[in-house]
Amino acid sequence: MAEKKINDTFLKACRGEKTDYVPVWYMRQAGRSQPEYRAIKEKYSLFEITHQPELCAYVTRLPVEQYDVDAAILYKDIMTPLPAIGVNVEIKSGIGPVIDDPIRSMRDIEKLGEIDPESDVPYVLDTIKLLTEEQLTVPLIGFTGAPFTLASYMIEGGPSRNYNKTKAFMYSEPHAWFALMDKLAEMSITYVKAQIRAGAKAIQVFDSWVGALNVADYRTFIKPTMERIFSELKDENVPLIMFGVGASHLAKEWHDLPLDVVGLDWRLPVSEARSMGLTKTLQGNLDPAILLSPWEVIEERAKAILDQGMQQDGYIFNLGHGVFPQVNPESLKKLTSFVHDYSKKAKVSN
Ligand SMILES: Cc1c2[nH]c(c1CCC(=O)O)Cc1[nH]c(c(CCC(=O)O)c1C)Cc1[nH]c(c(CCC(=O)O)c1C)Cc1[nH]c(c(C)c1CCC(=O)O)C2
Repeated sequence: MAEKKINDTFLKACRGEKTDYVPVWYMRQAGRSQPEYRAIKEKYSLFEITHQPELCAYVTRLPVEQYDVDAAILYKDIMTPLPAIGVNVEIKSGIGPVIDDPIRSMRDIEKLGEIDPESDVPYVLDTIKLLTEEQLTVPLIGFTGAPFTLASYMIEGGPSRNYNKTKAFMYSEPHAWFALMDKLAEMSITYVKAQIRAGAKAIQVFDSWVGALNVADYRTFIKPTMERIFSELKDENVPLIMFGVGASHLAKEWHDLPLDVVGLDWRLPVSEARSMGLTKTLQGNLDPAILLSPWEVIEERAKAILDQGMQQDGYIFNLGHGVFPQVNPESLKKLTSFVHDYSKKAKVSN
């Protein structure tokens, strides 16, 4: 089926091209802050929603229709592909992803299999097709968790504060660590390529927790794997976005990788990232907590970020991390419209 014509402002900004206004989307825009979604969630779990393409496409589309954002992000979790390689993950309410038989040794890593997206996660691909062939008028962002962040759940057995077990494994069994990084890189590459074949127009790699490592360890234990992932995905010709939390010290490392967009959390101002020599497209970075403030505060902070971001082409407005469940959807709607209007006026007067 012929694809619908889409608004490509977001894709242009990813590629560093001139745009009429600053494009915007929000991490975790689809889901918990939306009343329509919460009503669905009373009946179905994350797992059940993602297994029903019509329903999953509806949840993915909701924020696009309600907030007028410039990109959609597929509703699913970074854990979604893991059962395909033999990881028994359960999303526990109020806790997050939990794995009962965590990775302890090389033997556990050798047991991990490979993903065949067409047979293991057909529902993800069907949802992407439905959205991109029939429904969306903006690009769909596909995504994967990065090896460190996925490994942290697989080794800790669940969410962690300090990643002690993960680090202990990495430092004491480097051979096994790299074998695990390779398996997860392989999985991510195959999974992302299938998402692109199905219609995803950009890819975000979430290395949410890698900021727990220092720069030297990132270079030794993580960067070679990330080089491989981005190099292999580069040929797919869709923009590649990197994101992590508390990782300002790694922003330059990410910028070295063959990717298009560096995502910033709220700790590193956009102007400072530019002064550090980050010339690629930047995405971010309103502190998601600001969204719980009165509109005047939100507007003032958004304006300050836009003034920095608009200093050059290649800027995408976003939050510094995901939308909190308590956020009023009205604030997101107003914010989108503010980002669009303010940047349109500024671009015209330039
Ligand atoms: C920490 C956690 C994870 N997974 C989960 C948690 C528990 C806490 C939480 O609800 O936030 C469980 C989870 N993840 C998701 C749900 C569905 C309900 C909901 O929307 O909150 C649930 C229950 C959607 C999701 N989970 C994710 C997305 C996609 C990203 C996006 O929409 O921007 C969605 C819809 C991605 C995800 N998922 C996870 C990480 C580290 C990331 C990367 C982004 C980040 O750093 O927050 C692991």
